[in-house]
Amino acid sequence: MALKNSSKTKKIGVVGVGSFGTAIANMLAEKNEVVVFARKEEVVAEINRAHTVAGRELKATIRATIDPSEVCRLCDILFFMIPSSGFLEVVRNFAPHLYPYHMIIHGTKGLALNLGMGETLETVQKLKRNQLLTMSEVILQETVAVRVGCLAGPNISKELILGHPAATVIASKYNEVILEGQRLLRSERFQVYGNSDIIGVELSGVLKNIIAIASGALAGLGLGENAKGLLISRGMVEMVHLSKALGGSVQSVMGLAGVGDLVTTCNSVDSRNFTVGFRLARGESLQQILDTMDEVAEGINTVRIVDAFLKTAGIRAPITENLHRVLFEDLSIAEALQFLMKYPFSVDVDFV
Ligand SMILES: NC(=O)C1=CN([C@@H]2O[C@H](COP(=O)(O)OP(=O)(O)OC[C@H]3O[C@@H](n4cnc5c(N)ncnc54)[C@H](OP(=O)(O)O)[C@@H]3O)[C@@H](O)[C@H]2O)C=CC1
Ligand SMILES: O=C(CO)COP(=O)(O)O
Repeated sequence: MALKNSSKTKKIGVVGVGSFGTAIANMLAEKNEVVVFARKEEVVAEINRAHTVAGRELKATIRATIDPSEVCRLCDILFFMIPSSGFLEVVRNFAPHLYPYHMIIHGTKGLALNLGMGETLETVQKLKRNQLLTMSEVILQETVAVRVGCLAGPNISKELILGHPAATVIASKYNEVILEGQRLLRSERFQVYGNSDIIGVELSGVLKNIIAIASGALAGLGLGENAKGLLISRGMVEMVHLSKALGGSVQSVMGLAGVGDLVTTCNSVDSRNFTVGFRLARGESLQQILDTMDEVAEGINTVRIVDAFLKTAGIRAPITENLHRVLFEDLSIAEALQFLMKYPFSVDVDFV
């Protein structure tokens, strides 16, 4: 049944109702009428009938649809909450229905490839900057939307759903996107900061996942808090250099979406990326972990993409490079750790 736009005020669209999409849809629904998009008929039916999705509750006022054109007609502002692996497909499904007046804010902490026909990461092996895309770049490349933003910060879905205090960053080149994001999401429990460096904020959320996998591995080995402090501080330095090489600012990495999310994700057993590292350290193979995880851990694919970028970037990122060898070659975590402990870092902070 088609949804009616009965009120004069437009609804807010949320595209994707996984863990994070559900949490954000519920927060938006505190102050706004919300329509969510899901790709499966049975998920749409469950939301409209029982107000649940995969065991998670959605506010009763939230309506679901499988039709991108309906979402775009009912809503001027869309929140895309889709993992990077499905992002391009979803954006292409929405593209014919989008107009320049639409605002799109995404929450995806992953990267996409921008390769020629028939090329894959395996065939290309080395990536230049223009061969990888942040999600805002995907949106700008594939649609007529102009006012694009991202949402990133320490936002573990489970904690948001419990209503624990938290904050996020909305980043966009357009101040109106930041202001709209703040107006829609800000509450007594949720603070929303603005940042005009959208690439830096996106990259912060993407790159911290690499360090979170490594942090999970340290925890899995039972190596304690000194080692974690070492990893987080060196991880932050690595994030700064990578972000700069990819077009982000140092300031963004120092903020909530960078250091804030880095600390949270490196310490949370509810983080999928942390969990991947933990399980690896406890002896499971990457394949075993992937076969038994039903949610996305973006950091795995990010390590592949960033490692390929490092081959052309002229910078070293030893944590990422060693994690790549652990995940995709046959380096053990103990060997990677030994290598990193001997690595000739000499300057503590070399980017200010
Ligand atoms: N969970 C968290 O705490 C946070 C997550 N993020 C980021 O948000 C993004 C989404 O994460 P999260 O919600 O946790 O992921 P989940 O794995 O929980 O959910 C992903 C959602 O995207 C949908 N989806 C995937 N591919 C497609 C596609 N091709 N077409 C249509 N729908 C698709 C899935 O639908 P279906 O069920 O049909 O497969 C599902 O609803 C990630 O990039 C993550 O890093 C950011 C902050 C916090
Ligand atoms: O980014 C997140 C919290 O800010 C979620 O982390 P995970 O994807 O590792 O669960």
